[in-house]
Amino acid sequence: MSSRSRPRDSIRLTGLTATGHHGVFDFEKREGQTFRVDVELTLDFRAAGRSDDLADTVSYVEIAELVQAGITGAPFDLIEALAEHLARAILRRDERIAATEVTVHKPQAPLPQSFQDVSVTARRDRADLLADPAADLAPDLAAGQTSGQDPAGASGAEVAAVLALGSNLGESAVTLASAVTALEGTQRVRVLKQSPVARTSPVGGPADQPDFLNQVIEIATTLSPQELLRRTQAIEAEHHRARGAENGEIRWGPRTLDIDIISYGQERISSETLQVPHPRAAQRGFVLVPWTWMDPQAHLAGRPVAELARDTADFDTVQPLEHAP
Ligand SMILES: Nc1ncnc2c1ncn2[C@@H]1O[C@H](COP(=O)(O)OP(=O)(O)OP(=O)(O)O)[C@@H](O)[C@H]1O
Ligand SMILES: Nc1nc2c(c(=O)[nH]1)N=C(CO)CN2
Repeated sequence: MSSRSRPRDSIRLTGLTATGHHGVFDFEKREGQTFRVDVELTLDFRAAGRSDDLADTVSYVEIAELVQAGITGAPFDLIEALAEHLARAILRRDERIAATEVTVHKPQAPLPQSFQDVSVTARRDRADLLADPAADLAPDLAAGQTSGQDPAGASGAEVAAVLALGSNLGESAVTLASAVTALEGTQRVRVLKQSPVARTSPVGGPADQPDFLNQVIEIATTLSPQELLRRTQAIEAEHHRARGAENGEIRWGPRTLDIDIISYGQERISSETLQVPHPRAAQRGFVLVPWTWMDPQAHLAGRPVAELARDTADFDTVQPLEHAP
């Protein structure tokens, strides 16, 4: 019967607004502007209608988070590409979503004429996902700038990744805990281990900045490296991380939240937006010491992390938070 085979219900989320850096021009990437997204999900929510149970439908909260992460994440040149990315990410999020319509509005597009809005709409269903899997790649991966494959994206298998978190502005302990909670709440991410929080002296950047709190976590994820970077950058943005000199960011200066991808399985990635293993991790006591607390046997690019940690210049400054003066 057609009512069984063709979902006819919909969930609509309209007017989700955030600042993104998408655009063809350099100044658009640098300065950012407002993007607004409307989403319609086509699905069958008869079960939820009867049970009144969230587990029987798709939570619009998750869809909103995903859209926000897409808007604030790594920039695309075209709003078509952002719409495509969002539509595919939505379909991948939950297989009960049969189809989706995503409209991306760019009301501040750089046009000399007076105008109200410019928008594009992507209408995608599950058949589109299967037909063109390469389109799932994020901007720089699609451009073929990585040295490696996209292992999770390709096989769906979980990959273990190590993330390093740092904060020295605001309520840093609360921020780190909140960032870990955000990762725990991320679909396709499982937080496996957390190091104790360390107090560390700043390495690089202005000499007069406050001490950092640092933490290392291990996750298992089926997100691709670029998807993981988008998610970690969205979490940074949610915690008011300023990006870019025009927003007052100083290289290696004070920040509310920094999340670095230290390793992603055994992958070696060298793209414009992502280098893995993180190129400076092996010299950073503030990363390696908490990592050894969490996992004394850990290795980074074939070398024991405990050994690397002892050779770092900031080794002695790294103290467990509860024992710090
Ligand atoms: N492994 C990685 N993890 C996180 N960001 C990365 C990584 N490799 C490259 N990047 C890129 O680095 C850019 C700058 O990141 P960020 O501002 O966090 O650097 P930083 O923390 O100031 O310095 P550092 O990279 O030395 O820790 C990001 O926009 C991101 O695209
Ligand atoms: N102690 C410490 N120093 C830093 C840190 C950090 O997290 N902790 N992050 C930096 C850039 O990401 C630069 N310097």
